[in-house]
Amino acid sequence: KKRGNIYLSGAGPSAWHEEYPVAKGKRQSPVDINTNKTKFDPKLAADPLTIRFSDSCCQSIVNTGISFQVTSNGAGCELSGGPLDSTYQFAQFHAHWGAYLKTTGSEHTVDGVSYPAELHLVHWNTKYDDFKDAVDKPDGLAVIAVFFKRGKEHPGFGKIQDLFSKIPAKGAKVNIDFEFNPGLLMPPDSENYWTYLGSLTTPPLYESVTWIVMKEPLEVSVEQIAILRTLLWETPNGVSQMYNNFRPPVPLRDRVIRASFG
Ligand SMILES: NS(=O)(=O)c1ccc(C(=O)NCc2cccc(O)c2)cc1
Ligand SMILES: [Zn+2]
Repeated sequence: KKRGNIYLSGAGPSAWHEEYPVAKGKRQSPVDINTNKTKFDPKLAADPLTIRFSDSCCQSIVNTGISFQVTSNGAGCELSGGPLDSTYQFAQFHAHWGAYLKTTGSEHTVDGVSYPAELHLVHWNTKYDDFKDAVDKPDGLAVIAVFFKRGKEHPGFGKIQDLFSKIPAKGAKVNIDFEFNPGLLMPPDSENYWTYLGSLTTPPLYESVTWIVMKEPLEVSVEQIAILRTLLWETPNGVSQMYNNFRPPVPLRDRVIRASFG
């Protein structure tokens, strides 16, 4: 059996704890954001999140076997302020999405409601030497999550999707030889966000992520949501379209999700 597909081999996410006991840990992700239980923190508004991206930081795109991943050298792309006590450098972005005609697909949910897809912009704490050193530290990573909703087309994201046909299989990688500023993928309003301490949402599920979940979704067209599923992955029954590459929400446990807005 192809064990390669972590979502489709065995019982999927509900079985991850067998190999990764931390899956049942105290600060796992994703979670449901119950907006009646979030807490406005004026400190987050007092020290605004500073998100800097550049035109020249995206170098290549790879099929990781569970998503696409646009990899960056981080040049000029840094995150600080808000909940963060140091500067984090941009490493990569990828996404998670659902199936045809389904509403599920995002990893985080808001009052129990899923979005059709969720983008993750991954940053690592520059107090550590590099990403690999930061990835398993409690303050090692900061990930910006942006929900996708169906609406008008997003030409910028379309430029990335135009490359999907060049990365048909796990491990396939092509250079990005045009300028692409990941800032294009931020929603119009990126001041309003929720933040909490969590984890990687795929094995090894390290509890190393400060999550910054944008309240406002980004609009992409219904066709663009469908194009996500033209990426391919290995399944126990052979190569097929990639979809449902999301972990469902896990218990919040003893955590409070803070809001940057009242
Ligand atoms: N979906 S997520 O944003 O939580 C996420 C971000 C990054 C990663 C990741 O980098 N995985 C590969 C990895 C894991 C451990 C050590 C490494 O050097 C790389 C996984 C999940
Ligand atoms: Zn992710």
